Amino acid sequence: MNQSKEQRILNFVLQNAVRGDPCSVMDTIDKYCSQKEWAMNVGCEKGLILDKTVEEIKPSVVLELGTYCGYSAIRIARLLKAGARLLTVEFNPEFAAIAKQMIEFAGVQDKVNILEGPSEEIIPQLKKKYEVDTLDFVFLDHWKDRYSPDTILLQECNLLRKGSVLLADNVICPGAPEFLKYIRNNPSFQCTNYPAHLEYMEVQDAMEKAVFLG
Ligand SMILES: O=C(NC/C=C/[C@H]1OC[C@H](O)[C@@H]1O)c1cc([N+](=O)[O-])cc(O)c1O
Ligand SMILES: [Mg+2]
Repeated sequence: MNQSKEQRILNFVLQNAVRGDPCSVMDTIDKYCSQKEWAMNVGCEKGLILDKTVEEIKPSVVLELGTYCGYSAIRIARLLKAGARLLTVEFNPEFAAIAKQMIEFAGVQDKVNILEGPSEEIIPQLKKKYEVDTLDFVFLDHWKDRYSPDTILLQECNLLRKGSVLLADNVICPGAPEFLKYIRNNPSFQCTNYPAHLEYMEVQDAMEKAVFLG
C-alpha cells in the first residue's frame, strides 16, 4: 500500500533533520512542503506570528486544535518555559501517529500531550481528565467550521480566563467567516488581524488574535 503524504514528510524529516533539534525539524518540513509536496502546516511566515504570540504570553497551559503532522506543536513547545505544557487535539488517528513520531524526533515530547479525538468531545474533558484549570493560549488550526462552536464550548466549560489569548489560522484562506463574524461582534473579545500568506503559496491569508476580556 503506497505511503501517505504525511508519512513521506515524516520520512524526509527522519532522514534529513537533526534529532532533538526543533528548528531543524521545522526547517526540514518547510523545505519538503515548499519544494516537493504542499501540506497544511502553518509554515514559517505565519509561524513567526505564532512565535511572537507565544513569546509575548509566556503561557503555562496551551491548547492546540488540529495537530496534523505536529509542525505547530513543535513550534510552540520549543518556546515553552520549564513546566509549561501543550495539549494538542487531533481527530485523525493517522495524523496523530505521524505527529507523535515528529514531536519525539524533535525532542519536545515532554512538553506535549497529543489528545486523539474530536475537539467537541475532548474540550469538555480538559478540566477533569487532563487537570486543566484555565487555558493561557489556544491555537485554532483544525476544521474551519469548528472554530466558532469550539470557542463557545471553551467558554461554556469555563476554560478561558481574563486575558486568555486565542490565535486562529486561515481566517482568509480557506477562511473562517462564521468565526470572524462571531468573535469580532462579541464584546468579550478584543480582536487583532495579522495579514499573511497561505503557507508555501503566494495567496493571501491572515491570522486573527482574540483576547478574552472575561
Ligand atoms: O483544513 C485545514 N486545516 C484543517 C485541519 C484539520 C485537521 O484537524 C482535524 C482533522 O483531523 C485534520 O487533521 C487547512 C487547510 C488549508 N488549505 O489551504 O486548504 C490550509 C491550512 O493552514 C489549514 O489548516
Ligand atoms: Mg492552518
